[in-house]
Amino acid sequence: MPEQNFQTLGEFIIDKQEDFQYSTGELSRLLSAIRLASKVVNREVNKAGIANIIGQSGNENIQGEEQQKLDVLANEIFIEALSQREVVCGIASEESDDFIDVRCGSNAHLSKYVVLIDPLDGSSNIDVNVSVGTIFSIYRRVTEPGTPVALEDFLQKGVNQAAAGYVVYGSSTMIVYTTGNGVNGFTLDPSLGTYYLSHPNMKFPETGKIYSINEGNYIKFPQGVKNYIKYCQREEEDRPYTSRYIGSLVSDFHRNMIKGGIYIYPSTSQSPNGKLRLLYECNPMAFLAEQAGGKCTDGFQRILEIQPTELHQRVPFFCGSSKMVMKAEEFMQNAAQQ
Ligand SMILES: O=P(O)(O)OC[C@H]1O[C@](O)(COP(=O)(O)O)[C@@H](O)[C@@H]1O
Ligand SMILES: [Mg+2]
Ligand SMILES: [Mg+2]
Repeated sequence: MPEQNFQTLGEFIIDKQEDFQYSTGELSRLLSAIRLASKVVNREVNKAGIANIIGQSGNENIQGEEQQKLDVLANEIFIEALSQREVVCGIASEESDDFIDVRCGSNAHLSKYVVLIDPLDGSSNIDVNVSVGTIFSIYRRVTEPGTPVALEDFLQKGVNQAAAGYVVYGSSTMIVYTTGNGVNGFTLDPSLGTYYLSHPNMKFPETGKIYSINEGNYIKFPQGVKNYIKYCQREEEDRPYTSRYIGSLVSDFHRNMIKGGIYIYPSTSQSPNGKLRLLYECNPMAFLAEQAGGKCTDGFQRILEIQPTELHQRVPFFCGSSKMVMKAEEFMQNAAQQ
């Protein structure tokens, strides 16, 4: 047992049920299913090198990306854990072309929740033993319980999220999530297979000295982003900032939330909407960021206010310490007025 008396994730989930007046325990069971699936994926990630789950699967996902074997495996593990427990009526995944209408016996549709997942985030880092993650976003359905789940249940604005979070499979494995009452982080004790509350009430520092962006794409960036990068690198006031880019959104976000910083995946001349997926990556991270006092926009508009129109749409993403995101927006707006 840990020396200090840390609360377990299971205890925390039950305790927090009281936050919701008419709680039925459904969200708690759903979060517990995610907790279980994360442990299974964690086991696979930890032994990836010796378990023949390194490398490409040979298939391409609907985003046109080569699917890694671990993308496919993590997707299967989460879909199975959620479907078998009748805690959701629908699942949408970055790795699945269409949403899944969950039918387990006859009760499936009675659930009021749909889940959207990025089962394995940071896929390009799997084979090189650099930290990767899982991202999840939970909504109450808008269609009638008992009827088949529909596209509109998934195409909801981020402000409607009931809960969101991520798992980071790094030097330690953590789950970080919010149900709209702040952000809490839990560390897995692998010897017991139990998550403990290690990071209560996480807060984004208002500002920081870290900027995270793939500068290899510099020439393709909008002028506003180029100007902001130059601003970060100038020797003035508390600058230059430090450049840190892991290439796993979850890990870059996690570091910036603890130390203060900004992560940017902007549009480029080739992809006018950038790379990151609104439903599986940007909305859940934006909900967490705002719940932790940070800020998240597409350079102009609040991410959580964007009305989704497609399951796999992408948006430019500026996320992190509020003052740094506001400064980056200033550069975007100034450049847009030129
Ligand atoms: O290699 P790039 O173009 O900088 O992209 C890295 C970004 O793409 C992602 O890997 C996209 O996520 P997936 O791995 O889930 O597709 C982010 O985690 C990361 O921040
Ligand atoms: Mg991702
Ligand atoms: Mg992914």
